Amino acid sequence: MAKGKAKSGRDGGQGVQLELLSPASGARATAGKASSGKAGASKAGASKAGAGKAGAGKAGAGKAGAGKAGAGKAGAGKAGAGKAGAGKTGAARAKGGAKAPAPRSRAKAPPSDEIEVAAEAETPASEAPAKPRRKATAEQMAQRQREISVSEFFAKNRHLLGFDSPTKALLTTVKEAVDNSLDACEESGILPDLTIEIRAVPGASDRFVVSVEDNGPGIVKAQVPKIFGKLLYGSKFHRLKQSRGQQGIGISAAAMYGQITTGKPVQVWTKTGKGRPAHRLEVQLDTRKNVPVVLSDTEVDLEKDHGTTVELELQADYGRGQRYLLRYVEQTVLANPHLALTFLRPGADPLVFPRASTEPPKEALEIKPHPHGVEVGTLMLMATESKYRDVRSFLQNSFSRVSGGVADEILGNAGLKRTLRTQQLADDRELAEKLRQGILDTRIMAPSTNCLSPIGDELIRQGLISFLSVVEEEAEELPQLELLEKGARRGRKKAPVKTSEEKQAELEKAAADAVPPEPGEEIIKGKKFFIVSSTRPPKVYRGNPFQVEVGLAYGGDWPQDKTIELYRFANRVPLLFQRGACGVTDAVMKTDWKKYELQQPRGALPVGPMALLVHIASVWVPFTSESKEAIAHYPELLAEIRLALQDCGRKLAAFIRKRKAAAYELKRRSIFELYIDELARSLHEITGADREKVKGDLVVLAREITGGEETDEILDRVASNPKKRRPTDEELEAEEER
Ligand SMILES: Nc1ncnc2c1ncn2[C@@H]1O[C@H](COP(=O)(O)OP(=O)(O)OP(=O)(O)O)[C@@H](O)[C@H]1O
Repeated sequence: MAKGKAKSGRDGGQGVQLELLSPASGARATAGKASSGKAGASKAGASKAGAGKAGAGKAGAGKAGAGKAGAGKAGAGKAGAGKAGAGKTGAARAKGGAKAPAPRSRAKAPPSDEIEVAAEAETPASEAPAKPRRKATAEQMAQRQREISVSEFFAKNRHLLGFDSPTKALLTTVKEAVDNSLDACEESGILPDLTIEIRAVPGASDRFVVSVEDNGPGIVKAQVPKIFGKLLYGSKFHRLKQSRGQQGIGISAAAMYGQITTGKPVQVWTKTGKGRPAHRLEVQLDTRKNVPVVLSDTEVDLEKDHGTTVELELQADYGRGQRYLLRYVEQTVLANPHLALTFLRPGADPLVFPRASTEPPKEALEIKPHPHGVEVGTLMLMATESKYRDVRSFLQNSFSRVSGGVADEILGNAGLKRTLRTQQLADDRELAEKLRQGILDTRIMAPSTNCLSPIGDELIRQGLISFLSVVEEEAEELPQLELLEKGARRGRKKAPVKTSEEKQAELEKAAADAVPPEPGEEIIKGKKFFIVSSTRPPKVYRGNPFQVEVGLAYGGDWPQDKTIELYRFANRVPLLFQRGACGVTDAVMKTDWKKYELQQPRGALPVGPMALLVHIASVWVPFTSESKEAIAHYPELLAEIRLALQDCGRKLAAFIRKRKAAAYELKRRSIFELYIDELARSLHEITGADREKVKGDLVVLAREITGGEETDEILDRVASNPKKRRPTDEELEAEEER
């Protein structure tokens, strides 16, 4: 869709943008003003310029006015030569502290954020303060108190939304747009066909254009400005249904980040059906008010019947961010086998992931809240908003799994009358408390699970196989995507000194490699992986249904001494950051993997050649922050994850033990066989017994005491698979000595 689109009006957008920037970005805007000469004019002028910039930080503003060293930094850094005068003056004042105007004289100036900071700057360090400093009065403070718009807040706290570095910003932007496209396609029953494109901006190494094109239902034109130019606006927040997005802040936050860092508006192409007009809009966000501003709206020709393309320019670090992007793309494909994806990257061949399954995911339906999850305040609010006059009908119609009989039981357990009015409940906290207790004392069926769409055992297995194929193809080491762990990873590359346990493990692997695949094993790119998965029945936390799935791949050529790879997913979205803060990681660490034949340092992830996939599907995933990178430590969730892990762990342990036992018996028989000739000869010499008979008897004995038929079976399979021959004794010995 992006092809052949008209691209105009960018300059206009930039002009308007300077007016629209939030205080945080105001630094850039006012810096421009300051360099046009305002700042150098006078102290007041300098202060003003500083204050204008200050949205980014009170300190920056105050310091600029007070002339502390920091002011020079803030002012000169942003404003350039024009501002240097102001900075210098300030600096001179700061040095000659005693000569500086007294705080009182400054107090005559209109109240500003500078009062406290200025007083501090002007008290010479050598003098003990004579009197307590003058503090701001309630009235002065009142003048400064004002509403903060949600966009102002998030412009300053962009890290809360996943925009804390240019590397992460790139990934977050792609992720938000892709999540939306997948959600929209799923909701309208379309098999998604997506193109992600990252383009370098000529002449600016730190700027990139991100474009995500989908074949979804499109967006009604009137909705485009609010979706892309207003934070906290969306279709998913108020409903209970599994979806990737849930907060209504993702794509508008990405657009805001792009606007703040480049001054460019987000561009959206959209078409809602065959024969309908397509539109291209340029949208900006007025961060002071959290309202959208449409810069242009043009009707355009689009070949396809329906879909949306979102394109925005942002400050980003593609060099560092590309491997995260790659990992995100691979894992998204893993968790969404119904997705066809093309990834166009700067300076590299396009990556094309065809659809692995034409089966769309099971449709997740919207449900009502479950009574067991409702809290008193919410109960009262729901009662206030209810159109049902009596509490019995209110319960039946506002909650899931409440029949007439269950409603009666709840009221009975609460000691309330069947005729109780909903309005009474809304007004009386005590009644609400009683009702809530009645709810908790009543056994109510678990919520319906048709609001969930798990990946499913078979698709997890399929997904892991195709994912491992991609991973095995990559020559590079597979790093766990955690920025903070970079150092640790580098360390891992150093040649480790092998312990005797590791040597034993290698020996077992060598023996096991000689054997054709066991049930549950898959050969991927010539390497054997044991793959197993487990799906837990749906459960509920705070009234929200959720379901946990775990998939595990063990083996291959992965090192024995490396921490396992942990892949976390929430509603089919890979979580790439904040692994340490995530409840999933905690659950994995608190599982006793030693029971399942893996090594595990105390309080850490297990060690071994294993990749672990944990997926949580829920109508409301409890993320630790708006950036949706880590899952909160809800005990119900953690318990379910552990149960799924234990289930997979048991299957893994059975596999490893069987493999170990077979390897051990093979080795024993081989050693025994090595001495049979010698033994038969000696026995013949000592007792005169027939040498060949003794040899035959010893072979039978060796067979009996080394696993009998089971070991024979393995040997037979080896014989029928000449490529995978059993290691010779010499090889085993040599291996052991190594
Ligand atoms: N490509 C798209 N096709 C159709 N609708 C879309 C598309 N992108 C966004 N939307 C609509 O815009 C809304 C806002 O999207 P946004 O990413 O801001 O929030 P969200 O997906 O609801 O939640 P979150 O903040 O958790 O990502 C969505 O709820 C959806 O209704």
